[in-house]
Amino acid sequence: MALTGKSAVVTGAAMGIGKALSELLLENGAKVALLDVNDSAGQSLMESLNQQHGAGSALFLKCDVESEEQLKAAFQKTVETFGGIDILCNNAGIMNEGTWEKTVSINLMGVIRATYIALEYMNKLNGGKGGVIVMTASMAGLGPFITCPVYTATKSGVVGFTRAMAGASEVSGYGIRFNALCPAFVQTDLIANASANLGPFSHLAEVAGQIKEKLGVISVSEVAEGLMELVTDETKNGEALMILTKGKTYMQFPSLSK
Ligand SMILES: NC(=O)C1=CN([C@@H]2O[C@H](COP(=O)(O)OP(=O)(O)OC[C@H]3O[C@@H](n4cnc5c(N)ncnc54)[C@H](O)[C@@H]3O)[C@@H](O)[C@H]2O)C=CC1
Ligand SMILES: CCCCCC(=O)/C=C/C=C\C/C=C\C/C=C\CCCC(=O)O
Repeated sequence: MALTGKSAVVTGAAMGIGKALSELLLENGAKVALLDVNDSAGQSLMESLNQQHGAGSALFLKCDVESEEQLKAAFQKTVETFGGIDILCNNAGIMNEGTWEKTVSINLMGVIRATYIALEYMNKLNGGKGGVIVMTASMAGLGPFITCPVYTATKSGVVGFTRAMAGASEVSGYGIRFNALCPAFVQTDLIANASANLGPFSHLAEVAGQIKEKLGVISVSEVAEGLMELVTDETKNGEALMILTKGKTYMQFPSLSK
């Protein structure tokens, strides 16, 4: 899929990985709706991206992925502004084992919520043009990250949802591919603030630090390169792309159908 003239929605776009995904989509010619709860960071990112890529190429919309109403309004505004949606990046996420219900609500329910709303516009069976939906999952979703059990559960759920939706889409003819990015540790605020957010597992902060030390930390731009691969390579559907300091690899899963 070539990105020139395509329209993308990125959740959690104001900072960290979402910001890097948005920047690379714009550099490759897409228009991007930046959805985030952080009004000031979102507004200033939109201004700087519009200066770099041309007025009207980025649109900031204040939107909490916990709110069905805000998501519906943001998708509607994106379609009115850009004429449709070709790409959705379900990226917004938190790690907080203390407020675990919120972690589930944002990381897993927020992904399902945004995906179902996007389908109303993207699904070829509803008159949409099809496209691609990419989730920012995590390596935690592929193996247990023992210091963050609820975070692990949400990311495992995201990987399962992605793969099942990929199959459902293929069999039903939605014309939409579904893939997941599974990075290990990435240099963002989420990691910088993590030790204070371990809740009942705060006694395992040192263990988390050791795992981080062993795996190393990658940059947001390495994750964005992974997104480009999953978006532009039309053979990729139902994939979980692991992104580690040693490089990128596709996860091999057992097949239920063969
Ligand atoms: N940083 C890391 O090591 C890794 C992060 N991830 C995942 O990457 C995604 C992005 O994380 P980071 O960039 O690291 O975090 P970050 O904390 O740097 O940025 C997250 C962005 O999401 C926004 N956000 C938070 N809650 C939101 C909500 N309810 N609705 C809309 N926007 C919301 C924040 O305002 C912020 O702009 C998350 O899903 C995270 O789980 C995955 C693997 C590794
Ligand atoms: C192996 C799974 C990698 C998962 C990365 C991810 O998706 C999110 C991680 C979230 C939090 C990390 C938890 C603790 C932070 C690490 C270290 C804290 C200790 C202090 C330090 O050494 O920096």
